[in-house]
Amino acid sequence: MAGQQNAAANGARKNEFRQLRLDGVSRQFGGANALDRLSLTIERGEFIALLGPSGCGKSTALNCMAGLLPLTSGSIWLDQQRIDPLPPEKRGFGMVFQNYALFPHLSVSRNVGFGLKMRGVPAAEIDRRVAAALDTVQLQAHAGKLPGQLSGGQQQRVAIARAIVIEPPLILMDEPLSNLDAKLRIEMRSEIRRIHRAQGCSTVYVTHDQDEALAMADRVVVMKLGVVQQIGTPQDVFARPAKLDIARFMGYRNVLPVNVMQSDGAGVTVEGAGSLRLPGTAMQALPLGSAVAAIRPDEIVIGEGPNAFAGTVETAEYGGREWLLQVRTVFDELLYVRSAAVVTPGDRVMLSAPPERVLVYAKED
Ligand SMILES: Nc1ncnc2c1ncn2[C@@H]1O[C@H](COP(=O)(O)OP(=O)(O)OP(=O)(O)O)[C@@H](O)[C@H]1O
Repeated sequence: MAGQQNAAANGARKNEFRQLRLDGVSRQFGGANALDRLSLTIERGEFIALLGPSGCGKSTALNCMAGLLPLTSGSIWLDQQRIDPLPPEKRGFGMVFQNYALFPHLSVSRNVGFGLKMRGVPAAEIDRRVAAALDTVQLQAHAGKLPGQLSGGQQQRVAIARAIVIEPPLILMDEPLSNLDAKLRIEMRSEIRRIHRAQGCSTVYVTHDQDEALAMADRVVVMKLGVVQQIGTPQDVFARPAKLDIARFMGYRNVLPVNVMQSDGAGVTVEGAGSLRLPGTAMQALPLGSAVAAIRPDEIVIGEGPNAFAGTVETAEYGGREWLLQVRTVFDELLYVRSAAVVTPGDRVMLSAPPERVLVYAKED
């Protein structure tokens, strides 16, 4: 109890807040907007992923939340308290970076306890909290080792322990897994989710990897050129990208120029090259005429069915559990198609796609 009071007095907040609110947060560099009017409310306990290609402003957004970058305009609120004028240490958020940023000459325990020591937390309290944090990240057995004696994944867990030991209301993570190999990255995803749940705090997680964002987040914020494009659950962003750009980013590899022939609210019929006719779903208000249809390779079905059309397999690339095919349709479109069945170049196949998975967007400028 005394320790908790001490920790609170030294800026280590318990996880007590309802909302973190960003209100029109912008940041410019040399007159150019790296982040343009980001408004976002993060509820306590939420896991938010900031997703987008390199340079879209994800790290800038995170650094503004952390207090590492002053805002050009806008404000940040923790419940009723305006926090954007506060320096990072007064915000009391935990941070985890791509490069771990551990002290190489300090043991795992001392790395984890460093922030508490800086805050003047008594030694016995530090020992107790460091042990609990190492327990959470399952590194108790490595407490006395130096970072150089640990694997990449273990070092990143030390960095996470160091972030959670201060009991922050919010943990900010900037591409924390990008230095790890593919297998470890996938293991660490669930590890970070588990730690997030165990802590009950909120997490903002920056990544350019859509699989990571979809697997980990409660809500995904898709960004491009400093501007939020869509905020939604992983299911929303995956199945209903709000814009063609987002669809491309989410793996809708087949993007076909089409003409909208008929429109009935969300249901549209489009005509592609040759006389390919496809029923689809309008993702935005669409006039009759030029538009674009986006279809994921795994949503094209091989086999006879309504609206099926023929094609010839040009290439078949083995991907472990399935094949990635390039199929030249009778209308001379080249489509990417995933197939669980063995198909070889030269095979003739029938293709179709369910209308709700043929997403139709306005033509790009
Ligand atoms: N210190 C800086 N000085 C000038 N420009 C900057 C600075 N930091 C970022 N930028 C610019 O702001 C834009 C957004 O950068 P930011 O690092 O936020 O993108 P990001 O989405 O995190 O990219 P990455 O995934 O490559 O880290 C980029 O155009 C970048 O060049």
